[in-house]
Amino acid sequence: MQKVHPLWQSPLTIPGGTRQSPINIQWRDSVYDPFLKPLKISYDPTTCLHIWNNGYSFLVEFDDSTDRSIIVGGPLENQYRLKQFHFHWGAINDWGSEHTVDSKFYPAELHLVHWNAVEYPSFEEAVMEGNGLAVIGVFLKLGARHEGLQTLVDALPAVKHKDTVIEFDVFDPSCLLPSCPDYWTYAGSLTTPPLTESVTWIIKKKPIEVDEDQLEAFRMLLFTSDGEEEKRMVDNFRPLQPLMDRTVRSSFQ
Ligand SMILES: Cc1cc(C)[n+](CCc2c[nH]cn2)c(C)c1
Ligand SMILES: [Zn+2]
Repeated sequence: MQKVHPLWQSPLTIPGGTRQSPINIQWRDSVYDPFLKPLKISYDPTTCLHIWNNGYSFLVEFDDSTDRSIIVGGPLENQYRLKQFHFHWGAINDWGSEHTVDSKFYPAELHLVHWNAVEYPSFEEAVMEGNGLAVIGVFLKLGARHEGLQTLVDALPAVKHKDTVIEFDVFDPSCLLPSCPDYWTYAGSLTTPPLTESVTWIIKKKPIEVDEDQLEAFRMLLFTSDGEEEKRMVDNFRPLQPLMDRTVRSSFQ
């Protein structure tokens, strides 16, 4: 019986990979960089399109045909367009995040995926380039109910099975960001195939709070399609990868 979801059976380390993700962020080893700018985020809620269960997470996808939802500043040379956001989570609250801080796991982690539309003609091409993607990572911790997340949670039963989609036409993902501007940043990769080393990671220092029912709603999703033997969508995070010759910079002292 295949316990591990096929996606994580793929090579957990790619041969020759020198900047793989996720990593453990050792707070005391991160280096304050005074030249890091504040990250500027401007999302247009009407660019939201739909929610899709793609069999490894649920993605909220955006219309990225214009520069209406972008991030700029921080460690980034250009502005990057929002393509989608999704989450990684565990079967129980003791683990679930992809990155760790001082070896601590959070119960879940949000990824907001953006691509460099200034230098590349498409998302698919940006995925293959060293400065092609910028992903904002936000940790989720157990606490108060998150009202902004609830509108998303209410739609999840409609995408219970792999390859189901539901229209979701107004949502402002900036409601999922902590108010604290502090972040870490490092050069890394996608954490699922194609595992390309094309991501500038921007990991927010402060988590957002969600409640148990909201985490349980994530865990009710399925990796499997309708009619297949049900496999709960949980533990969809990649194991930690070696830091190798990288420094994690912080925007704060
Ligand atoms: C072409 C492409 C494929 C995939 C699975 N992803 C998501 C990989 C991922 C999820 N969380 C971190 N990396 C991206 C961003 C691009
Ligand atoms: Zn992710």
